[in-house]
Amino acid sequence: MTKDRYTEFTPDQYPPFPDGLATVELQTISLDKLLRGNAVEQTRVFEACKGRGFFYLDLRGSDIGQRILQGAEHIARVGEETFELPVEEKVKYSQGRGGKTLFGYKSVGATVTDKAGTKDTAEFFNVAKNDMIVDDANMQHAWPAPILEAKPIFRDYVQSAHSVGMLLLGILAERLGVAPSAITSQHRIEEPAGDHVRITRGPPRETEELPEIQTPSHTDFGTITILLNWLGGLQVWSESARKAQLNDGQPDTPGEWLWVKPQRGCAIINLGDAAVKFTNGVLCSGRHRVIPAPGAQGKWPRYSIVYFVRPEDNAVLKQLRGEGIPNGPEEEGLTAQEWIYRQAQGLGTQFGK
Ligand SMILES: O=C(O)CCC(=O)C(=O)O
Ligand SMILES: [Fe+2]
Repeated sequence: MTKDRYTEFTPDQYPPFPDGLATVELQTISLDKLLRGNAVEQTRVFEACKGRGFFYLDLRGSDIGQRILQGAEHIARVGEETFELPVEEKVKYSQGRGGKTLFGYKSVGATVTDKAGTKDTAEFFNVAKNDMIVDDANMQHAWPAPILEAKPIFRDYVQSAHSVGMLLLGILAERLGVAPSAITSQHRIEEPAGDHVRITRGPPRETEELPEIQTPSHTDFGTITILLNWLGGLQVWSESARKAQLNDGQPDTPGEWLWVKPQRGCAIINLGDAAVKFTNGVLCSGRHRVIPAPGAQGKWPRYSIVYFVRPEDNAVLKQLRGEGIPNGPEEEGLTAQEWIYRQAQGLGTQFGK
């Protein structure tokens, strides 16, 4: 059931990102060079991850990069079909079915964005990695028809995005004096984990001045995130997330929100809190949020496709030991499943909505 005409996800029609806005300068790193083992490019990954924890990954020039670029557009079109379903149908797949998971549908307003209780304006479909890579009979959750029909596309996307995640984590591990297997053995693709493909849809901008919050200020919970977006709207906090804790839904250090300009052909990579935990704070998870796209871009609904690489559910979250990681005290550690659930609750996710 693919549509003849897509009216929401139409990247060929989007106007350019406007000039004159305060944008963040991020490094652009070539996936192709990383795949060829280029040491200069590897160093740039390490530096970007110790700094802001965000960089552009140029996907052009490699087969796997091409699969991600095309796959993300395909999945965004699947998203358009899925979000068009009546809300009564969508809520059948709400987050929180089957216990402490974030998989499924998040309706508009299910998250509060500040202490006053202002609700978010974005819808998500969080499509579980594990369900997309097993036979239908072994899936743990039900999925709406457009997603089920596109399962081979999701499977390919999950495999490609996960392998890019492993490539990047392997590079970081080596630079930290840790065996890459110490990280990859906690992110095996076939093991149950919170990994998912998130399809997001934010409504067009309502007013020029006060931005509605599509996704409130947060750091990602997992290890590494591979994000594809086509319209502006993503913003990062100008000051390092190391200091900026949340206070009434806003970072507590002085600074400003800087726009992240989407770059065609590139993914945006950012680290999550599990990467900070594994490295006892050497790597940084950058604080970010999403508001409607600026200027004329704001007339379009905003789609993004996010792949979250997360530790396996049963992995115990503790710092890794290696030359480049300061030794903290021995810790008991929570399982990744419990840890992610607590982080999500702390951010105002109301399960079952
Ligand atoms: O939509 C985007 O550009 C970013 C989304 C995001 O930060 C998230 O879903 O965690
Ligand atoms: Fe995020």
